Amino acid sequence: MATILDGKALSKDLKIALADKVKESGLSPKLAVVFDPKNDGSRLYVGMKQRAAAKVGIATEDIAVADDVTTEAVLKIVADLNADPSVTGILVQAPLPKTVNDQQVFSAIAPEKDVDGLGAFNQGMLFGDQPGEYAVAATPQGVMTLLRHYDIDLHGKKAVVVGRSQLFGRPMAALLNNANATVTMAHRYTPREMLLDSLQNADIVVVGVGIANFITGDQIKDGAVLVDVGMNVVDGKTTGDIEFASAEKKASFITPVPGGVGPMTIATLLENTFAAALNQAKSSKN
Ligand SMILES: Nc1nc2c(c(=O)[nH]1)N[C@@H](CN(C=O)c1ccc(C(=O)N[C@@H](CCC(=O)O)C(=O)O)cc1)CN2
Repeated sequence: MATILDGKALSKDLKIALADKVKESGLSPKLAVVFDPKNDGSRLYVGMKQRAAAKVGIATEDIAVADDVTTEAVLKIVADLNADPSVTGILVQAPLPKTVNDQQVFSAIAPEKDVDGLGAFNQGMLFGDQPGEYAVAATPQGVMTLLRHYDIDLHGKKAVVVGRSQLFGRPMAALLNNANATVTMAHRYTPREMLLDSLQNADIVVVGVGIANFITGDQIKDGAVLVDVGMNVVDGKTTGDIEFASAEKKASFITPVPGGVGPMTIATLLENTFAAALNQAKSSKN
């Protein structure tokens, strides 16, 4: 039976430690959240982020956009937030309405306020494995923190990342690569046989495709580490992309859904937000 990678418990501890750090710093971090209020998921996740932020001492301001908003209008909102010294972090909750080019908006956020690390500058730092302080997307960074907490060795291991989104797959593969794993990426155009072949040999599998039970226990190697980034609702129940019942019998470690990667995403965003406020305070002193 696999050990559960308990993101819920770890995120709770991280948030308690963060609340102390925020208090000790004497800073007043403020996170501006731009989102589409007509998107049910965005409303839910923004609400979760705001409540968690309040608990650790981070103020939030939410900016709801209309469903026919243009990219130019959102770029103007971001430019105003960049120029506002009271705002130390900016988060653009994806997806924005279809009328908006999300990536163009992410890249317009000032790199030092880009707490989700989704802009071109911060992504470039990650993909170049550059030293220094920069934000990395909260979901893959949260996965790395979880793996580190359970002492899971990545060096020289074979990792498969299923999914190639900006929010998850691409930065996840870069982080694993930077940690000296050998990384294979699979996506919707990867032939099924090729994916199954990669899974059979993988020490670590990280999946985020949004298809319930996409990966089952019989497809993975004995003792593999399984990380489920999927979030699906089946018969009113939240479930991941991995068929938990069959997979936990073969894996050495596995994340549950809910209670695995999701809470780590929120805790990591808050950590990134505090780090951004701290860095801005330090550079304003210099
Ligand atoms: N700008 C961003 N947009 C989006 C991101 C992101 O990191 N940055 N991620 C996703 C969704 N997301 C955060 O925004 C997120 C998803 C899920 C959870 C979570 O804690 N889920 C719970 C279960 C909740 C439920 O039962 O419905 C869990 O896994 O335990 C947190 C954050 C999209 N957009």
